[in-house]
Amino acid sequence: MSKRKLSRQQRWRIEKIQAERAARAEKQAAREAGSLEAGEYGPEKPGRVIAHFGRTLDVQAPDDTMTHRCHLRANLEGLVTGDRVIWRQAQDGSGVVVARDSRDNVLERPDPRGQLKPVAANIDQILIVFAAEPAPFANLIDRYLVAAEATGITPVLVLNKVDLLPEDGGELGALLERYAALGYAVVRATTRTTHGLDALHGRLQARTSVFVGQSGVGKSSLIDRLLPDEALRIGALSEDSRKGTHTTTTARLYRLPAGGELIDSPGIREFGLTHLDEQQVTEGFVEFRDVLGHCRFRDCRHRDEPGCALLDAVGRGDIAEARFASYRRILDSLKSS
Ligand SMILES: Nc1nc2c(ncn2[C@@H]2O[C@H](COP(=O)(O)OP(=O)(O)OP(=O)(O)O)[C@@H](O)[C@H]2O)c(=O)[nH]1
Ligand SMILES: [Zn+2]
Repeated sequence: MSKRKLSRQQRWRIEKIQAERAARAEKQAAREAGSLEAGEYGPEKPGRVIAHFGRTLDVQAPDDTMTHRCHLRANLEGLVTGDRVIWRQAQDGSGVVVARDSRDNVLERPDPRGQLKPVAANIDQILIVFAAEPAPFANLIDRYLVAAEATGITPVLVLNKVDLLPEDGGELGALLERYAALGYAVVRATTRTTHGLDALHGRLQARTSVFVGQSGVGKSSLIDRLLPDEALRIGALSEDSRKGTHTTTTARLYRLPAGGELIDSPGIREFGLTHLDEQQVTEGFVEFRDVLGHCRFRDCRHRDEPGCALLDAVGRGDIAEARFASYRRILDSLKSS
């Protein structure tokens, strides 16, 4: 048997297999279209993905607290918690998602192989939680802010455990004021008093938020207080996520009884600064923005170049030395990672 003939035969087999596959996919799409046409599904309506598990999703309609387990139409991929979708409800309460609306933004995290994967979408604000105990290391807050700025989602600084601070707010209170002066929204909170979360409730209203921050700053405690009835479900979710590596980023959307929405997952809580480039870091310092572009050299690296507008602004005191030092530290850490 000649080589040529053999390869022709192989080609024929491959084509046959592919044709069979295409036919199967077509059949499934036809079945689905058939049941959509047969009226087994209700009319198209808007919904929000509140959790996802591979090719099944939990969807809620905007005016309804019922959760509908939905599957995806064959051509839809990569939906995440927070996505706005068009779906159709079946008689048994389940449904099919037929389309995804455009996203305002998406939060991404590197997977174990270092590839960026979307985790959640349509978030209004990233609440960066810090506290006196454990104290934030030198430029931790700047790192979080830069990472948040790179997503295009508004960061909010939440100083938790204010019960541990001296009357005048101490060092961390002063730090918070400096960030407020840069234009950042800031909130003080404590889970230890009855009215300790009033300001936070206000900030969460009518928005979709995520909490991030170092271990031990009180994220779980805050969420338990904000979602008293759902505390058990949070526990159940994290138990599930311990079982397999793929589910650790499974995010869930909660409607807060006092108003607003919260998207939470262990993966989101660990959101950090793993995948930024130099330009993103530079642009992540909001007070640099007016100054950037005024350096004498177009390719200025803002190290020791003459006519560097950024260094001049630091010299004049328009940009805080601590923030500039923090900027340099973050750039250095990108190179070594
Ligand atoms: N004094 C004080 N302690 C608090 C407050 N909020 C939380 N804590 C305590 O701080 C510790 C850590 O709280 P967690 O809620 O587990 O912190 P976390 O950020 O969820 O930590 P991870 O789950 O490791 O990410 C617990 O012992 C809480 O009781 C607060 O407002 N004041
Ligand atoms: Zn410069």
